[in-house]
Amino acid sequence: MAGIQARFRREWPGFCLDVDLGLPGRGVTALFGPSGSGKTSVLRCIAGLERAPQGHLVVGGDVWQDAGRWLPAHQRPIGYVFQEASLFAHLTVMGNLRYGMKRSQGTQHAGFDQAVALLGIGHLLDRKPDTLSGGERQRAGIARALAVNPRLLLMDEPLAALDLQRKQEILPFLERLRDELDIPVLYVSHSPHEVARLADTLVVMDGGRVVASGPLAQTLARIDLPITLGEDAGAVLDATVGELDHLWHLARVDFSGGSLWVRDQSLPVGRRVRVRVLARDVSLAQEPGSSSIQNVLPGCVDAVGDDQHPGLALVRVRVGDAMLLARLTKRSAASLGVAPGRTLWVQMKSVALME
Ligand SMILES: Nc1ncnc2c1ncn2[C@@H]1O[C@H](COP(=O)(O)OP(=O)(O)OP(=O)(O)O)[C@@H](O)[C@H]1O
Repeated sequence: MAGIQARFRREWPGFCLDVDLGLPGRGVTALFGPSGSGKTSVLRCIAGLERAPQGHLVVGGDVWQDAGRWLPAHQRPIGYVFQEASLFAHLTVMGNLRYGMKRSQGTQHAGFDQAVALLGIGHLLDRKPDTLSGGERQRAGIARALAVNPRLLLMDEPLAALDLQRKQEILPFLERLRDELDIPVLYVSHSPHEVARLADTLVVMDGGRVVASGPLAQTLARIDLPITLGEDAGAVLDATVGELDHLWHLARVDFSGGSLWVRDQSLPVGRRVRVRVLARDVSLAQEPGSSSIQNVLPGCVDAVGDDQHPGLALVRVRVGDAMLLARLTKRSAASLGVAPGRTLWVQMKSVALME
């Protein structure tokens, strides 16, 4: 499907939303940024719940808004998922899904079946919402949004109301949506972990504007952003499970820059995974050394930037085709001669497998 072109400018007292986005037609695009940066407002403009004068919105080649056209919200083929599923209490899960489908006046059996399968709720269809856990309710809510066969799925912090365990339960279902749906998903989140795990594309917002936008790994590796991710700054690598060490409960994952050992999570050899390496867990050295750190790879400094504290630097290092970030004190950066082009050893104290 062709992508999304969205241009909106809308002023409220004390706040101006001014965005111009070109987004892919598939996969998860995360809208990330501090509270009040305008993420929900972008979703509302796309849904037609907010009207930005002179806005422009094209989804999959169809014009939903421009100078001469305004498609009302109820005619936009979207699914919208909020923090709380807000299912009708008097209807079963099946009844809730059918209600949404009736309202969209279509014959979408394929949408219904796919939604039920993707969210794994076949066994819950006869249950009433008050008999479901928070995570099951949210899965039913997402299935209801998908059952109408939308062209676009909007999700506004869908995990924010769930506790950590429920979040962990539901994340694999969201990964399935990302990998199997043919429509784009716009996903608002405050959580760097969720973004790193789920997103293909990242849009960073601040003060009503887009400050960065692009493929996830590339955008996370930017060191020039006015708002950095602070303690959560780090890189994401695409890798494949290459070997399991049953004795030590470790798994070797391979990426373009080499191999890393991570805690085994019972994933089979050959499985594609994402690996997250936080900048605070990466250090640089002239020699590979003899420390307890197992993951040490040669890299080449690509760029050096300021971090949030004047004593700290954020260093981007190329390892194979991948970019890693390292947080160092400026003093140690100076003593190592850290500068673009310098080759050094990249030591990773902790590496997290995200699937
Ligand atoms: N209808 C409205 N009337 C007045 N101000 C509004 C309206 N809608 C949005 N705003 C303003 O837009 C700003 C951005 O709000 P928005 O909900 O889009 O931010 P957000 O990034 O989604 O925040 P959060 O992460 O806290 O949900 C708010 O601070 C608010 O002042």
